[in-house]
Amino acid sequence: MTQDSFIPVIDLAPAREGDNALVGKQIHDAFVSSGFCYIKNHGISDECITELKKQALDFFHLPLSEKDRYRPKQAVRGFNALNRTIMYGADRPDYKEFYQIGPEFPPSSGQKPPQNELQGPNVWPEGRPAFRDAFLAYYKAVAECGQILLKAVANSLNLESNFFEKKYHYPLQRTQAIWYPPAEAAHEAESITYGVAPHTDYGCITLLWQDDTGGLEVQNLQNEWVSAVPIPGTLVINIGDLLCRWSNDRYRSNMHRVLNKSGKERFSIATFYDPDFGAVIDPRDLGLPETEASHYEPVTAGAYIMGRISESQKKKTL
Ligand SMILES: O=C(O)CCC(=O)C(=O)O
Ligand SMILES: [Fe+2]
Repeated sequence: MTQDSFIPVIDLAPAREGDNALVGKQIHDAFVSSGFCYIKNHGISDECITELKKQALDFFHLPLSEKDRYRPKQAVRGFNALNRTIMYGADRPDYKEFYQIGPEFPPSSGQKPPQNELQGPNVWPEGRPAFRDAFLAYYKAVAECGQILLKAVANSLNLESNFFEKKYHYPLQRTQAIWYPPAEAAHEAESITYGVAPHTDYGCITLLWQDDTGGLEVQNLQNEWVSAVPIPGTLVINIGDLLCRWSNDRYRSNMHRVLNKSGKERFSIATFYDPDFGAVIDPRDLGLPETEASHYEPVTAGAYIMGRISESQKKKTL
C-alpha cells in the first residue's frame, strides 16, 4: 500500500450536495486501514483560517506572563503554556502551547444541557475582540464541516444518514489553536522532545488544519511512522478511541505524533468533534449480525471523555 492510499485525499464536495455513497465508501476504506484521511472542499474559507492563524500567532508571540492570565480554571478552556501538558505514557511534556475553546450554552439560548467540566464559559484574552471573533467563526465553520462529514461516516457504517445528528445536539466540540515553537535544542542526540508524544485521540472524530511546516506522523500497518504531509486546501481527519469503540473495532483509532524538526514555528488547529455529553455509545447501534458479539458495554460520551482526561491528568508529574 502506498502512503497516498494509506492516507487518501477524499473530496467532500458530493457529500455537501447530499450524495454520501461515494464519500462513505472512501471513508470506510480509509478508517478501516489507517484511521486517517485528508478532505478537500471542506467548506472552511481561506479567510477564516488565515484570520484565526494571524490572531492566534499574535497571541502566542506575547510574553508568557501576559498569556498566563488566561490559564484555565477549568480543564478545557483558555491558554495552556509550554511544558504543562504531558501525554499519557510519555515521560516529558509536549513542546507546544495551545488555546482551547468549547461549548458554552449561554442562558439566553434557553438550552439546559447538563453542567459539567466539559461545558461552560469560554475564556477570552482582554482587549482582543478580533481573536474572539476569529476563533468563534472558525469554531462554527468547522462544526458545519463536521456535520457533513458525519453523514458520510454514517453511510460508511450502513447507518441512517441522520444517525449522528441525533447524538450531536450539544456536541462536546473542543477547538484548539496549537503553537509549536521552534525547537532546535529539543532534538539533541538521544533525547527527542515531541511536539505531541505518540497517542490516539479520545473521542469520535478529529478535524485538523495544519500549516505547511510538516511534522505530523501516523503509524502505518508495519508500525512505522509515516508523514501526514501538509496538503494545501485540505483538513486531516482521524478517528479517536470512542468511534473505534462505537464501530465495534471496525475502524482504527491510530497512533500519531508531532515532531517539529523544521527549526521553525509550526501552527495547527485541532477540533475534537464529539457527541453530546449524555449520548450513549453502544456498538449494538450498528445492527451487529448475530454472529458478532459487541466488544464493549454502552458508555456515555461525556463519562468516557472525562474519564480519559482525568486518567491522563493523574499521570502528570508537572
Ligand atoms: O498538531 C497536530 O498536527 C496534531 C495534534 C494532535 O494530534 C492532537 O492535539 O491530538
Ligand atoms: Fe491527536
